[in-house]
Amino acid sequence: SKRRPYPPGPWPKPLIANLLDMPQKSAPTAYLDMGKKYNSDIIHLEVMGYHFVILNKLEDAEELLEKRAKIYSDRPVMPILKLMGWEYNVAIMPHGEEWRQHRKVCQQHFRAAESVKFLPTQTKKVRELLKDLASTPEKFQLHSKKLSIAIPLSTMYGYDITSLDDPCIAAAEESIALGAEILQPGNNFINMFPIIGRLPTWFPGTKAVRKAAEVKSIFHPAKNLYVDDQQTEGTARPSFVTEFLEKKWRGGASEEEEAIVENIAYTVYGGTVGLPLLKYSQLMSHPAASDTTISATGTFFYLMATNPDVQRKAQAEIDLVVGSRRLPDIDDRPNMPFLEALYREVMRLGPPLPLGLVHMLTEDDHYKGYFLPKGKFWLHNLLFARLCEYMASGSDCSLPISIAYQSVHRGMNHNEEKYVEPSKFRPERFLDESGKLNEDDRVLAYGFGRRVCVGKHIASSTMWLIMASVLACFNIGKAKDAQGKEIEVDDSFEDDGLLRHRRKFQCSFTVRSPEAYQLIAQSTEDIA
Ligand code: HEM
Repeated sequence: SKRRPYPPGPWPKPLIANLLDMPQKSAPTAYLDMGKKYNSDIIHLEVMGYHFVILNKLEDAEELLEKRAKIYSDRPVMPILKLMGWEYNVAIMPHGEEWRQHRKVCQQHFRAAESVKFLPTQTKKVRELLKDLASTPEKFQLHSKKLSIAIPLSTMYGYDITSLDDPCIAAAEESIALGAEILQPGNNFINMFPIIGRLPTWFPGTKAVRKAAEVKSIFHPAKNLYVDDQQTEGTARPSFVTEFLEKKWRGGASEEEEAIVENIAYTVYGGTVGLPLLKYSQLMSHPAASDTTISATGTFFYLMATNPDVQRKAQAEIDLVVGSRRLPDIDDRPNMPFLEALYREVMRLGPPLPLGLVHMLTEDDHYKGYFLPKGKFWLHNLLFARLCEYMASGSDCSLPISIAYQSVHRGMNHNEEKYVEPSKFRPERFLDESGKLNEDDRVLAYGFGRRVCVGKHIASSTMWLIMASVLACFNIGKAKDAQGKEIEVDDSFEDDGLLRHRRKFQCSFTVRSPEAYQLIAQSTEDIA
């Protein structure tokens, strides 16, 4: 009690504390409403000794997650992940030396100046998307999924997929499905009793250990992915892994370095950064790879189909800068302020991870007169597991983690003092009166501080290329039914507590002109 007060929040009930106050769905909005109710931008909830600190305001996230990043950059640890071989994921590594080494290599390759080496591959894959959209426009969601998996596989391993039936995708999906099953609360007790992980696998009660080993064995073939073979045959395309292997053969590299490169490549390909942290049941419905890109592309398509005026304005800018004889490329980006504003607005309205990923505190802290407890995440108690099962029996189960959490979507991106009518889609809010971009250039969807998305430059150029290329070639509109009547676009979201994406919806993609047809047909020829 000496340490209190915690930030305000719902009054804890005996034994279960705030268990029933945890939002079951639309968490970002629910947390913002809680903020209004308790008249505070910082909210605190507690379940069985696990504390949640919700940050609804940018200023607080900047102070805590950035200025005090030294103690706010940890992630929760779950022993089961190690047995499954999922500890490779940079996004869930604890804030320590191992993470630092991985992050350093990520930054060397993914920072703005370096990540340009991936642009030819990104451009080629986006142009393949154009071909797919022209041939089967009604399958636009599948095409977007294929693109979002193809880019990381190609940039990381130099491996090209031709369809979603590719064995690599199947292997990753299988491991995620099996992993998600093990991670369901109640399906393993290793997080509560880590000693189980050390028992022989014939020992009763070690089923999850056996399954975890199965997951691990699926991962490895996928991890080393064809690169060695291709390299030997001299057919490998330039990529993050092949570049490293060449360096290794020329000058040698330590086993640690090799492991780091392997882990990073697989994190990027696995894409679902931090996937096991919050919610497990929905993972099976996601592809293994870049869910974030799939989510952002879905938001973009939806907003274009429902806002034809904005679409025409962006197309007018593209036509003016690029003309009709070539497709846009990344060098056009600085010359298109409206399209840049459109990108910022898409990411503001539809951040794929609206709550970001959890940041854990490594030391107790005080802020604005509140006590913020350091993190612990150890499912050590049977009663707690039962409560999780109880929560899972509803539609949702979020595992309580002692955290500092950011609520990007509602709280920060919908700040009414900063954004007039924040729920409206208005790219112009990022432009000044003369049509130039204003200074509001921070895309909060990429997170905060030391753990900010390390792939944000690649993600940003991929999104820009998708938006510019698709709008250059297609009009996106409402789909029509058999009677020629427009079908309303479903505007609902699926929000699994971690990732937010559009529910399946219908829209039409019509090639804009005969010139556009020709450009699409030739589009991949001029890229190596
Ligand atoms: C639209 C696409 C993307 C979005 C919205 C996104 C968003 C995020 C967010 C919110 C985080 C957590 C930040 C935090 O903890 O504060 C994150 C972490 C991360 N992202 Fe992304 N991401 C995207 C694409 C990518 C891509 C393409 C890559 C790789 C090239 C990537 C690699 C990573 C990694 C490795 C981390 C973990 C960083 C760490 O914990 O140190 N992301 N991302």
